[in-house]
Amino acid sequence: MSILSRQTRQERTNYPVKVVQFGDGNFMRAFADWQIHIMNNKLGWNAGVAVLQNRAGGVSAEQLQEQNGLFTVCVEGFRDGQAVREYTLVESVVQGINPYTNYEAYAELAVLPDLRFVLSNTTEAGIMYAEEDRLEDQPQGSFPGKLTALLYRRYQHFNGDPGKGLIIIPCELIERNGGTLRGIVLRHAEKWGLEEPFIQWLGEHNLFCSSLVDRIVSGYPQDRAAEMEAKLGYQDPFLTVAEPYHLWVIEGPDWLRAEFPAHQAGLNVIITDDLSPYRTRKVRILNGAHTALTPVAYLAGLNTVEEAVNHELCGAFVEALIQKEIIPVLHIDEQELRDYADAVLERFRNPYLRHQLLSIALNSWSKFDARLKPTLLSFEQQQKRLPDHMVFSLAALIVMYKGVRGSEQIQLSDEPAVLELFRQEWGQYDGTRAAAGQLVSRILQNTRVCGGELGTVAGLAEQAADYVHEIEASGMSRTLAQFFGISDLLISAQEGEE
Ligand SMILES: NC(=O)c1ccc[n+]([C@@H]2O[C@H](COP(=O)([O-])OP(=O)(O)OC[C@H]3O[C@@H](n4cnc5c(N)ncnc54)[C@H](O)[C@@H]3O)[C@@H](O)[C@H]2O)c1
Ligand SMILES: O=P(O)(O)OC[C@@H](O)[C@@H](O)[C@H](O)[C@H](O)CO
Repeated sequence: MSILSRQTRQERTNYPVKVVQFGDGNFMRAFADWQIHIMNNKLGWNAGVAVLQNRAGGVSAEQLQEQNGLFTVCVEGFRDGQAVREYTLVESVVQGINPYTNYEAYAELAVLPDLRFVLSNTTEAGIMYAEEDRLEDQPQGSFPGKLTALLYRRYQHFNGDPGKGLIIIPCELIERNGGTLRGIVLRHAEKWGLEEPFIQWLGEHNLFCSSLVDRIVSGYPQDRAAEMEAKLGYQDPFLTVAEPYHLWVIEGPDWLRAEFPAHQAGLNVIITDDLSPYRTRKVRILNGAHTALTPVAYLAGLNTVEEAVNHELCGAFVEALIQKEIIPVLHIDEQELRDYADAVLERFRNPYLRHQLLSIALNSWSKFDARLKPTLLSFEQQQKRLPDHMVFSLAALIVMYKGVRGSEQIQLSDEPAVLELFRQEWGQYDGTRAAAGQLVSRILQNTRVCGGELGTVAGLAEQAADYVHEIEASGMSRTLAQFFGISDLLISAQEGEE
């Protein structure tokens, strides 16, 4: 079977580059590029995307270019209760460029007359100020450094033409991504001593929009690729599976709807003057539930989100966590939150995604900080007690970072300093309740773990240490059953049956 390439479909249009996209990962391809493909087909939006590889290592953008930017998205799951599986050969990407090996092609993008949008997803780590970046670097190491240089080149080429400014929509899951990116770009411009009229052009004729993205994209379907590719009639290393649900909330002025008319193509894109309620709802409920469920379910021997939500105890655990601990502290219409939570749990049950718990576990501590800690702190303040499910999940995460599940080593992926902290702490643990107490206290006070803030919450270390000790002594399944008040007799009977 041949690899997908543009020669296989000669009749297709080569759209002019209207969008530069920093990031060529599964998510951006199955989310932004898939939507632009639909806008091109339904509205004649006529936009080509030049996709850039974010980091020097790897060859992903070059490989995408080898298949002429073509790739397949398989949307699989339930829509209005009906099972769907839809393949789309996405044709919006017209160039895949590695700026580290093909700087010239990359630099040329800045002066393209039709260019209007910049999209990005450089993970939570990508929107940061890099002191070492210089204007003359080819290219700058950081994404904001690259963007500043690209905008400056465009400004110079078009002599500050107001009509050549860009609309920049970052998709990174950080708060106020647009404003933060804008601030860093201005900082580079000042540090590099770029002239005042450029800074004025930057501020007046370029729009930085914060945005919130929501779609579960599980990536290349390792276990089903052969079956799918046989059906498609070609091999596609960029084949990506995504759920039907998608939501893109963009904070911007009303006129943006005409420039980016995604809603007219039936896409779930909302342009609003305030995205914060959408963001809080999504990060606290969907991402919070993912992050809290992962260590509990993984240590209980499960591997995917679907297995976890369908498991009697793990499913009940995550549902109670959302309903009793996350929703009560949010200041958003309660019914709307409950409807959203139901929809999220339904999405988690999607049998086609095979969303690996271990992939969600990546950088779990920074996720706990952003997605769960705010709920924990608000709950404690409002209710003058600790949120029990969340404390249990915190304990499970501490145990998961011991790095073993039965006889298996867990492939943990986190900052080296965080991994080293847990290695040292677990190295000293002797199995006693006292040792669990000391271990948990030291971890929660360490500034690498949620800034050390959890160490100041009254009673938290004690309660978490009880769970850590219990999980270590009896295993996750038994501790979870006890958490739900299932009697020892019943647990033993169930274990006997297994
Ligand atoms: N997969 C999903 O369901 C989903 C949904 C919403 C948001 N996201 C976000 O999208 C991001 C990428 O997810 P994916 O599924 O495409 O993964 P992926 O592994 O397919 O792609 C990762 C992308 O991030 C880039 N990257 C990684 N570390 C970086 C760094 N330090 N600086 C700059 N770029 C870096 C890589 O170069 C690549 O382009 C994640 O941060 C995730 O939070 C994913
Ligand atoms: O992608 P991460 O690693 O930041 O977080 C894991 C999941 O919570 C996340 O990918 C969700 O599936 C996604 O945010 C849904 O829109």
